[in-house]
Amino acid sequence: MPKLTNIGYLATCRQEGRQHEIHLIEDAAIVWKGDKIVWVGNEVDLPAEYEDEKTFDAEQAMVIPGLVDCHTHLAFGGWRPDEFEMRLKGKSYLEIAKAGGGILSTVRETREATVEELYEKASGFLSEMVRLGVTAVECKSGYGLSVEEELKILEVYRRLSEEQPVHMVSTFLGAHTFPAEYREDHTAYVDLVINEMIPAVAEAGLAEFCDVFVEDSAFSVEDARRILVSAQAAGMVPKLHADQLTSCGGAELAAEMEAASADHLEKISDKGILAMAEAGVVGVTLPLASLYTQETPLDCRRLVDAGLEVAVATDFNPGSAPTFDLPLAMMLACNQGRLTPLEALKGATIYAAKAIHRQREIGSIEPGKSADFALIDAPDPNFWMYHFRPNTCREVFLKGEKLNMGG
Ligand SMILES: N=CN[C@@H](CCC(=O)O)C(=O)O
Ligand SMILES: [Zn+2]
Repeated sequence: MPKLTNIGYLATCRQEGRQHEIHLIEDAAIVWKGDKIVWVGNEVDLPAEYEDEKTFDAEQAMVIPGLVDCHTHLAFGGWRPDEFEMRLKGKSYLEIAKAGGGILSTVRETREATVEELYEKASGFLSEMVRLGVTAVECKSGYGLSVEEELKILEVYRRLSEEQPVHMVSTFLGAHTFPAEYREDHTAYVDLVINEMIPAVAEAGLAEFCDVFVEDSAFSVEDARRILVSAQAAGMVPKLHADQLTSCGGAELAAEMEAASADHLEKISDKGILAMAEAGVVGVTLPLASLYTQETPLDCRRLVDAGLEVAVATDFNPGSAPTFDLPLAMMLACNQGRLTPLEALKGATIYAAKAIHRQREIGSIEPGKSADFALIDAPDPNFWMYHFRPNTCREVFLKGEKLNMGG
């Protein structure tokens, strides 16, 4: 049974309490067996039975649970650096999308990519994410927008989850936008999602969640309700991209559908906040997306003060958030979203795990959980976020194995 000792600051991030309560243990040790944690506490209390076991020395590092990125669009063809420059010159995200760019441009390149190409590219991202301390990733489809192409992306995720160590959760996002071939007939596309895509995804067991982009320029609340009701009937759990560009009832729908999470929320109304708080829906903030689209960031304080659990994620995608740096998203959630560093940490661990229904397995350091932790070169979360550096992660343990961080 290996153990990690000489931990200066251990943020266990257990679920209990409010967002800032990370359940700190100083001078701590962790013991695990196989891939599961068996003991956590003050090193002075370490039971004698564990004393002679193999020891890893944390050298006084801060230890946190492996970070959970609960919102990414991990597999895609191409990139869109031209749009980045266009936005900086004054074109909006929506104007670019209306002119055939945006999501549809990535759909064209993703359709052209082979499964092998998508697999290699996404696998490369995962290896780099792990080096930042990320040990679990949610991955959405949504750049295929036909039965065959959506299945292709979800198959890539299935292979990745079988062949590499990061915990992965897949989400079907066929309702990301309307593909060019259905530009004139949106109802027919919604019917295709309901009658063909959802049954095919469910039958192949390729996704646990179903997400819809609810927006004036994408799917209406009525479309989203129809899609999510049939996804639920097929065994998938609802999620939503909600209130990103306009306040259009997405948060209220998330509450009505008892979604696992509603994500973005930059334009959420007070009514939406109340509804989500009452229904216990996790709010996911995606500060990299508002940064890269030059939109006003979500004021997370409004949500936390109303009693919502706020998770922090990257939204990694080639358009609105072309970086997978979760600690950077956490720092922005502090500086722009007004979370404190302790709140951002709970948001990127146990609350993020809850947003993907994995709070029983990952997201905190306690007995029974997966032995996933990151050693951070900072004395505490506040200093980590304050003196922000490109990568402060010294070591990562994933499913009990120490990862090779070299190269
Ligand atoms: N808002 C919709 N979907 C993505 C953007 C995807 C893209 O631009 O390719 C998001 O979450 O930001
Ligand atoms: Zn997204």
